[in-house]
Amino acid sequence: MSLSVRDLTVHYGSFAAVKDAGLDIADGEVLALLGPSGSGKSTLLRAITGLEPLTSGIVRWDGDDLSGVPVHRRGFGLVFQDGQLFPHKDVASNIAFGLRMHDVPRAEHTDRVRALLELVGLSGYERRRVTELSGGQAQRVALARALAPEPRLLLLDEPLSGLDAGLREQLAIDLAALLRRSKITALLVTHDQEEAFTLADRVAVLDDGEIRQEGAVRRVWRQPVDENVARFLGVTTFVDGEASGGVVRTPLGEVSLPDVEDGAVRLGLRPHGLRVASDGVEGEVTAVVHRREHVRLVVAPGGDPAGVSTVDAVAPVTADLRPGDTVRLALDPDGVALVS
Ligand SMILES: Nc1ncnc2c1ncn2[C@@H]1O[C@H](COP(=O)(O)OP(=O)(O)OP(=O)(O)O)[C@@H](O)[C@H]1O
Repeated sequence: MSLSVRDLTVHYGSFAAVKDAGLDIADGEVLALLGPSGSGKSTLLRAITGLEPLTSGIVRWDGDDLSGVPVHRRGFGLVFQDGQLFPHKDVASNIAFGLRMHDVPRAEHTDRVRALLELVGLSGYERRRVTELSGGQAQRVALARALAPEPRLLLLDEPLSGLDAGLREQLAIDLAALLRRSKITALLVTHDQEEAFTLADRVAVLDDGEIRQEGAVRRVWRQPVDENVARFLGVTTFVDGEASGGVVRTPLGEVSLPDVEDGAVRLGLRPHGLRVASDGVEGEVTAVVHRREHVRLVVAPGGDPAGVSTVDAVAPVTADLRPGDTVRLALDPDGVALVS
């Protein structure tokens, strides 16, 4: 039970929106397609579903070529950003639509709808009109409808992006638990790294129609293949260093990275890769922004040690810092990536 995509190219006129994409999704695995707006994520997902004609390439399920198989015969479940529920039907009828489309006997509908509503955390909502649901509830119903016929692959295109930030974070956690619990194979499109990392086992990073990197979430996060991927994954400062015995020495201080090989390395620092500390490189605070979990700083290190005039850093929310203050910064391995 696996999806395999090879050399997939999609043109809109003469413009190539997806170029030679290849990916595999194994049984029970969740893969996220991650990339900036316009990078080709939705086009690739739509091409896999059969909604977008391929210019070239092949999509296979369990080795079978799907090119002659229409969308509704592929056994895939789809969830889009705005759910696309039927506004004149209640919750149960929306979910049962998925069952009717796949010839599930009517006598089984009530029990299946009840079980699906329980799965998405909406027990008892059968008779609720969909126009009376919150955005998060509507997306849960859309998910239940897509899951109703037990699809062999679930495809989710920015399923949470219409929701406000707090709800989105919670729903991402719930959805991750649901996908794991039901062991469903899924492909998720998102431009949000946190969402991708919460939900997926593996990620494929797209840029300009090409898959730049593909791999386990942790590996892609810790070892982006190049500076563009690193920047997209939140790296704001690059610094060269020398590794020896699992410790990397850089002009911005040293950091312990146990699996790094000895020799020259290039590090990518996310803002929390540099923290205000009692010891470390000295610099002057030039900007302060309060965030929920920390204070984000821009700091001008004295003497331009890394060949950069300013670096991003973080301080605890309790820190009372202002532009003009002097701070010391230490490297934190949690915010450090190894750029190949
Ligand atoms: N129907 C279409 N006709 C022509 N060009 C299109 C069409 N659909 C998408 N494109 C173009 O193809 C490129 C990829 O679009 P796509 O929607 O796949 O990107 P995306 O990564 O999903 O973006 P977003 O995150 O903004 O949804 C973009 O440059 C877009 O303008």
